[in-house]
Formats: sequence, C-alpha cells, structure tokens
Amino acid sequence: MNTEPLTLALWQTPYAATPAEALQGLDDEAAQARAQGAQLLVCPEMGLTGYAIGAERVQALAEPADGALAQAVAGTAQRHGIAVVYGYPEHHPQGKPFNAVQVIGPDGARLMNYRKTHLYGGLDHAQFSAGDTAPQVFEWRGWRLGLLICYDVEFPETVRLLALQGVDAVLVPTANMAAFDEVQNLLVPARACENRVFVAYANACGHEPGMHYGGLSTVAGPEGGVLSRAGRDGELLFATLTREALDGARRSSPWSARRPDLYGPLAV
Ligand SMILES: [NH3+]CCCCC(=O)O
Repeated sequence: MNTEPLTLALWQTPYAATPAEALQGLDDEAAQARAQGAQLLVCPEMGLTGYAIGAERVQALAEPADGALAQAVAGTAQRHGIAVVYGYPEHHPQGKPFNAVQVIGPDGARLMNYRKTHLYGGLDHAQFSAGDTAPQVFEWRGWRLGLLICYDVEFPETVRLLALQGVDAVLVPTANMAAFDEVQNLLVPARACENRVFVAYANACGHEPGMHYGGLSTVAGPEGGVLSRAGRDGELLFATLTREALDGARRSSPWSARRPDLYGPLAV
C-alpha cells in the first residue's frame, strides 16, 4: 500500500462571471497549488459556471463529462501536474442537467464523475436533475477517495456508504451559504470522526444574486480535528493527509465494534 502523504489544496473563490474566466482562474490556482506542493486541487460546487445562475443558463452551459470544459481542465491538470476536482453542469439527455463534479488526473485522465444526489431547496430542483448513482470510491496514488457535493454531506448515510467501501478521504465541492456555518463547524468534523476518514469541504465565497456564500472551507481529520480552515474570503487552503493519522484513528475506535445485525431499519 502506498503510504505517501497526500497534500490537498482547496480553492475557495467567488464565482467568476464566465466559464472562460473561471478556467483562467483555475489554471492560475493550479499552478500556485502545485508550486506549494499540492497533488490535488478541490474547487467549489459548479465552480466553472456559477451556481445560482438560473435553469436556462445551466442548460445552456451543460456539457457531457468529456466535453470542452473537461478538456480545458485536463489541459490545466497536465500543464501543472496536479489532479483537479471541479464542479460543472453535466448534460442530461432527457431533462435538466446534473449538478456534477469530476476528477481529472495530472495525466489528463478522467478518474471519477459524480452527480449530486441530494438536491437542496427550490434552487437546486429548478436547475438540476438528481443523480441516481450512489457515491463510489476510486483509487488514486494509493489513496481511496470519494466525492460528494454540498448538501449530500449533511446526510450521515452518504459518508457512511463511502466508509463502508473503504474510503480514506471524502472530497466535497460545495456552495454553502453564510447562514449554514454549522456544516463547516459541526457536521464536516463529525462526519470525519464518526467514519474515521478525512473530509475536505471546498466552499465558494462572495455573492451571487440572492446568495451569500460563507467560505470557511474546512479539512477535518479522522478523529474530527480541524486540520485546516479558510476565512470568509478567497484563498488557497492546504492540508496534508497521512496514513498514520488514519491508522491511529482507526485503532482507537475500531469498526469491529459496530453492530450491523441491529441496524436493519436504518437500511431503508
Ligand atoms: N447547507 C444547506 C445549503 C446547501 C446548498 C447546496 O446544497 O448547494
């Protein structure tokens, strides 16, 4: 097993006015993140297009997982030698686009695509179709990684599903409003602690029409400690994940103590 640490960078940023501006910003941040030792860069939910942009614009900007947006991100990943986790509207052949995130490796390969399964309020439901595929684990550089998007992480079942698949770190692009700081302050550390995993929550900041994003991007360790937390404004946040931290947390609270024989009702 690869025991090399994994250094993440989380790009906390206001939304750009256009995808072209967002892609340029991503390229600049990827260069900075790599120069400061990060191997993987996590961006906010719908980071390439904006989040509260209305159903028509979401539809107009939606692309397949291997479309022009993915090709541009692959170029950035290869140019700077860094994996990129980014949010975008994914084309749906029969309906509203999906609110999706995709991981592209430093060689430009597409590693995982995930569609937000828990839509939040009127805005999400007006703009997107819910994903119907449960989050899955993928392996990269010997680390077992999983993806969630914003509201997904507020349901304990989603991180537990990934933990039962052996995930080491859950990467969560998000667009959490300033009124919901409890997610960064309470839920993200709790999800990490109760599942003995790392959770990296990369939020937007600034404003969109009718929206104020709270920033406070957070990386929580497998015993619930906050490894790194951003402020309210734009910044590049770093955290290094180690196998020792995972192994130590899992020794101190072994999952062998679980009683799935008693949990039946929770499975519905
Ligand atoms: N914490 C509630 C806000 C969730 C916003 C979103 O899922 O984009």
